Amino acid sequence: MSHQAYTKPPTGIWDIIAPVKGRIAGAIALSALSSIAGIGALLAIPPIAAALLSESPPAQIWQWIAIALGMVAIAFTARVFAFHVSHIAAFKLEVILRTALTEHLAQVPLGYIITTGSGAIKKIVQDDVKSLHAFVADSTPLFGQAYTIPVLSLIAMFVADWRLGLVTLAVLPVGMIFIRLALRDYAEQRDAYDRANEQINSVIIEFVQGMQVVRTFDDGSSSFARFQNSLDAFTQKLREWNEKTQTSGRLGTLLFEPLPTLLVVSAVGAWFMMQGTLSFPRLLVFLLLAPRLCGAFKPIFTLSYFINQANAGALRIGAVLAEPALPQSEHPQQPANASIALHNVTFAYSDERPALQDVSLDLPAGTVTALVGPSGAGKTTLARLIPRFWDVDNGSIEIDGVDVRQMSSDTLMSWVSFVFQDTFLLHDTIRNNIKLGRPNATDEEVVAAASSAQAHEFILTLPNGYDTIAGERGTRLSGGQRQRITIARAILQDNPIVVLDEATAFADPENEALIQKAIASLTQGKTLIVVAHRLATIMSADQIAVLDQGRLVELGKHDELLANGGVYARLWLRHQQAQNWELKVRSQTLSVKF
Ligand SMILES: Nc1ncnc2c1ncn2[C@@H]1O[C@H](COP(=O)(O)OP(=O)(O)OP(=O)(O)O)[C@@H](O)[C@H]1O
Repeated sequence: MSHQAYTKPPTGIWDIIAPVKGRIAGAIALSALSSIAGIGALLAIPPIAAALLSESPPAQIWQWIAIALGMVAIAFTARVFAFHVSHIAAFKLEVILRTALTEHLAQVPLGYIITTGSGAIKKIVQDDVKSLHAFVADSTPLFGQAYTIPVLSLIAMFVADWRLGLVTLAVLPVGMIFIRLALRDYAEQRDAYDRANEQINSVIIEFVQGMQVVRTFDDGSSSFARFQNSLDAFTQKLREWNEKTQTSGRLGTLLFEPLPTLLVVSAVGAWFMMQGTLSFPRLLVFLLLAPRLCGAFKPIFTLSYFINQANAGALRIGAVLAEPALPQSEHPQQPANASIALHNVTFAYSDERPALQDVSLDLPAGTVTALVGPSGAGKTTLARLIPRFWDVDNGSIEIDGVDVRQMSSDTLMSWVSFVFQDTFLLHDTIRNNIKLGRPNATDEEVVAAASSAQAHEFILTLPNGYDTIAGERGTRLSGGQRQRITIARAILQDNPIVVLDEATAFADPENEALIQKAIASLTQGKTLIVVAHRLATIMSADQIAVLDQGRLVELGKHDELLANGGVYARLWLRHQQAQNWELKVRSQTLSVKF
């Protein structure tokens, strides 16, 4: 937790809005004042009516009219200010939350961001913050009126005529009972509804994402049927819930409409008047206040909905802020050369089996080390531990004898570049995306880096060249093009160590050749550690580290390892069979074509 707005991670909605609680209290107070003045204005009407009905209206009538008008003005002004203050509080909170989140996300291990997923994080930073903004801006003033109006109205009614007060009060519990009935096992029903909803969402995502694969096997009808089934289940759940609650729910809400209360109050009030025990101005108090009283209960129900929604967002934001930051050294050190050493490195993602176990490996400066091994062996994990995506659980990783944990983040980032398969481009110009590697680079340097990365030519064909916004409609870049831009970024960075995750699949051989060329210029003279999938990289590597189930099982050059006849030799054989198979398929495709 870094941001001073919170001394500890917030654990719910009231915690999270604490930095703006003064303003929120102000908005609630202003809204309560507005409600009080509104009721005051209504209470000035019966004496005015009484004066008008009398034979000779007294001069005081003007006083009452002035009081009513004054109250209306106060009510209106206070209400406008209440929302003004709550909107300012909402904007302040939004800034505080976004700053706290981005500052904190810059300090948590990069691995946390990868594991959580940038989509989920974006949803928290954008949507959850927005829902809290909406809650503070639009809902907090309602608290002021939700409690003031019912209490004041009932007091005024009981003062005017306690019998009619009791009658009015009697209508409300009946409404409450119906609403309670409607909301019985609400939590359970809501859970079932949410589950059905989630099921639909995941099926839709699967349906859309898997479309390409699914359509290869059928026309999409079987996966559409899965979507249809989830939709049916969802509709069924909704129908059941609705049937169970609709009668009592409707009766309940009806009783909170002004009309039923007004009807009861008018009937009983008229009877009291005929008996001579109630005056018309006093009845008027009821006729004016009853609709306000009923209307005031509605926000209480909607407020609980908004609170639940905002609370869910607040919990997610709190969870991000509670994620421990990557520890920083108090006395950061600088390495002098780009040699890397792993000493007995053990690392586990969770309490399960470690992804890496007791791995020791030396990577002399300026050499190429290829990481190979079966799927899940720990290659990517090892590559990501060097730029500190996570910290090792045991052992250490050193650059020129300096533990990476003893280097400042800036120093580490100026020593290690990484190019991974899931390339990331900002919603910004291509130029700025490349410049991310070195923000003060000149345009010539950007072009030179793009040229070495084999990206210059295709960038010039884009609508605005280097000023084209990446990812904008009409400028969709292919996977290979995106990767070449991230390679240009790394070339510009010109760091002595490059960690590279080779792409497993290329869309076309031309792209593959270009990317290989780009990588060759990036890695020249550097210490390169590469999660290798290509024959060329593996064969020419200075050393090949073979991982299996998180352990380093073999280490050596290509020929030595082949001669050993171990894991590497088996992998190599399978690799070659796959290559031959690929060649066969390609030539068959060709023969079909011709
Ligand atoms: N973010 C993560 N959270 C939890 N477990 C993970 C995570 N990433 C990888 N793992 C697990 O750690 C182990 C090693 O995975 P890793 O991705 O390093 O293997 P790999 O050799 O690179 O595999 P591949 O060649 O398939 O990419 C696997 O058991 C994997 O399931």
